[in-house]
Amino acid sequence: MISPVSPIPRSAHRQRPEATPYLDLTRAEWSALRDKTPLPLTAAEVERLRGLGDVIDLDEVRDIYLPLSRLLNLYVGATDGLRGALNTFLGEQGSQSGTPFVIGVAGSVAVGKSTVARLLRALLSRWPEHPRVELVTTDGFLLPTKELQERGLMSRKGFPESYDRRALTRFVADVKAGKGEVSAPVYSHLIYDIVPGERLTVRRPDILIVEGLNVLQPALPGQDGRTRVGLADYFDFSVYVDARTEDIERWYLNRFKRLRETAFQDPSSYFRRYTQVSEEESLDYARTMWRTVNRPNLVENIAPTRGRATLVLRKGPDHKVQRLSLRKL
Ligand SMILES: Nc1ncnc2c1ncn2[C@@H]1O[C@H](COP(=O)(O)OP(=O)(O)O)[C@@H](O)[C@H]1O
Ligand SMILES: CC(C)(COP(=O)(O)O)[C@@H](O)C(=O)NCCC(=O)O
Repeated sequence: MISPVSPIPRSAHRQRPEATPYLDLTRAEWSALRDKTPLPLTAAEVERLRGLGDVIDLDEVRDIYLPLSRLLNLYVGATDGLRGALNTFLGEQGSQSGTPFVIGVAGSVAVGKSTVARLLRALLSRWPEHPRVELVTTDGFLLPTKELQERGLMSRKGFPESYDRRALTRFVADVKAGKGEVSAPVYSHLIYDIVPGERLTVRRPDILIVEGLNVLQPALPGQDGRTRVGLADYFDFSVYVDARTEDIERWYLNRFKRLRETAFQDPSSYFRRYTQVSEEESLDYARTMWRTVNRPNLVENIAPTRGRATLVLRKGPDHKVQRLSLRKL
């Protein structure tokens, strides 16, 4: 006998959680997905990849970054399969070979994006299917200081308008199109400017990692009002490195303190003046930079792009990843 279907009470409809394209995982649930992926790095290698102030050890690599390396290896294989299907369909006409897999790494200033990007580069290059992994940071596409000054953008450094976004998108489009050699300008934290005449050349990698504050920004509309193809449209996978704003501020200030004792001591450092004043005075400057530049940029421009990432890594106050959200739909 078929039992009568009891209607769902109206209140239950209201309580149903909002549909989300993400699967939320705890650290333990995620780390169990590593399967048999071997750990290819030594503690010394991890130490070399670690950014100033970042806390990362072999446990973190094993629990967080090995499962990610395994997932990305599966994605690269599946994307190659899709490319094969497209080439079969297109035949001679438009088939494309040597298309690299492109990964975007986004997040605030001082959240530790560069450590994540360097670790991914090291781990992904150990897979025999894709040994050639290149890493490009978007700071190379910041407008040179002279131009930022002319446009009144010196206090907007890191905001979307402080970059040559067309050149950045063109760079990634060219690498993705399989061009033999594509080059990018190079930024130096030491001189706080683009290095005149220096270029970083990328030669047909298997994987390209693009790391920067604004990599998930949507494209600007063209002059005719039509949407252009944006940088993120070239990504096959993207990671957003997330943490509480208060924790990131603390990491930023601690890093500034440590840079004051190290990199800023260099006579050619743009920040050398902060070694000549008291620590408290120099920290006042760093606090102002955080409050007037980096925090507003995080709140207005960077954090709103989190929902476009394929994977969100949520760090705790100690830099260790506590929770992850993976796009499943
Ligand atoms: N003023 C500076 N002088 C030297 N190195 C710096 C300076 N500011 C940032 N860095 C280094 O540049 C890298 C990128 O920093 P940032 O853009 O804040 O991204 P993240 O901390 O997310 O990696 C980090 O490795 C950081 O230690
Ligand atoms: C160079 C940066 C804009 C980050 O560049 P990215 O590679 O993320 O595009 C940033 O690290 C920076 O220097 N911001 C300016 C404000 C400050 O000095 O803290």
